[in-house]
Amino acid sequence: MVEKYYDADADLGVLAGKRIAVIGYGSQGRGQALNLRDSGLDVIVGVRPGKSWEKAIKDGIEVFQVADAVKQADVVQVLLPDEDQARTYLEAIRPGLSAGKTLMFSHGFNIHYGQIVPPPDVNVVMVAPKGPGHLVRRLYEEGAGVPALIAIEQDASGDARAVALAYAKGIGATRAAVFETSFREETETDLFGEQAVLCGGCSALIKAGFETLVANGYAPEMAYLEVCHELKLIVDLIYEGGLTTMREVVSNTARYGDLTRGPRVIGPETYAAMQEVLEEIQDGRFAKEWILENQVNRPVFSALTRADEEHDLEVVGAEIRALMPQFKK
Ligand SMILES: NC(=O)C1=CN([C@@H]2O[C@H](COP(=O)(O)OP(=O)(O)OC[C@H]3O[C@@H](n4cnc5c(N)ncnc54)[C@H](OP(=O)(O)O)[C@@H]3O)[C@@H](O)[C@H]2O)C=CC1
Ligand SMILES: CC[C@](O)(C(C)=O)C(=O)O
Ligand SMILES: [Mg+2]
Ligand SMILES: [Mg+2]
Repeated sequence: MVEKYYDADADLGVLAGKRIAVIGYGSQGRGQALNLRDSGLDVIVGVRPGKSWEKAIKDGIEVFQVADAVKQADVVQVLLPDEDQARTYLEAIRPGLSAGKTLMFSHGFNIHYGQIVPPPDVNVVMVAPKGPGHLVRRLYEEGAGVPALIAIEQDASGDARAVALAYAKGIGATRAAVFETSFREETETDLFGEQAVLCGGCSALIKAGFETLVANGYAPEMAYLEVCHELKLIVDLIYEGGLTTMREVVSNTARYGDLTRGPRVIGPETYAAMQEVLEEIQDGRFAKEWILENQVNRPVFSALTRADEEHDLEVVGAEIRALMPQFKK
């Protein structure tokens, strides 16, 4: 059974008198830094001058260049994009690390695939929220928390787990639950989840449903409302009580269609594709492809992103959301 931790298992006092540098102030950086500050911890941000730098100042957080933040910190949480971490680590993080400091990540990509190799005398840990950064912040403000994973890769100081748990408490994760894993397991399951189900699988399923309805002469607006807008409402039910709760709430007609047609849509071919996607993650092929893609300025990433941004689903979706007051910013 996986080890689980809650508020009572974590002591914020472990971080008393310690300075935390959150490197990067994007989705996770902002959410985590603000929660740590509101939990009474000493937190600074390390980032380059630009949009994020200005945002941190506006939020009232002290900001430094990455190297300067690392030098003065006891705990360094690396929340840069995965593809930028190795270069910034060599240039600005590695020089400021010394014995007993804690190097932290929210995703294991660079450690697991050997892009960052820390010195043996620092702690290397992970505190990885299982949710987007803006929810890490929003749920904390509501008195709740996003669950997180912790992992200990190197325990140089002997208290690496206590440091990781205190940090997890600081961002509000122990209010929900914190599960212990390894860098390998987090990296492989996270990549698989986002590729096969959460982002990749879900986007492909929505596009396939939308395109099928439109190709058969139905109005794009009807197709969007059915396969995209309503999806959130159904996923909320699954989030709250699993497939069982969702099936209790939808009509019996929907439930019968779900049970008999769903497995025809996601059949043996999808299982085989998922297995292939997982194996590419496990043997490093996906990591190599993504690292090389970045070295040539991301041509595939840019072309595919543009094509999907121009897809009718996105055009119609934007028009429909503009008609509903709840989507007005
Ligand atoms: N997004 C999420 O919700 C989740 C992310 N993670 C992990 O968290 C980590 C951070 O991801 P995410 O929050 O999405 O990242 P974002 O892209 O949202 O933010 C990255 C931040 O790093 C800054 N940055 C980028 N390059 C540099 C550089 N060379 N020097 C200094 N600062 C730089 C950016 O600033 P600027 O404005 O200057 O570009 C920005 O503040 C990743 O490891 C990711 O896998 C884990 C769980 C969920
Ligand atoms: C699902 C995408 C994610 O893994 C996340 C928000 O957890 C990410 O890398 O952003
Ligand atoms: Mg994830
Ligand atoms: Mg991820």
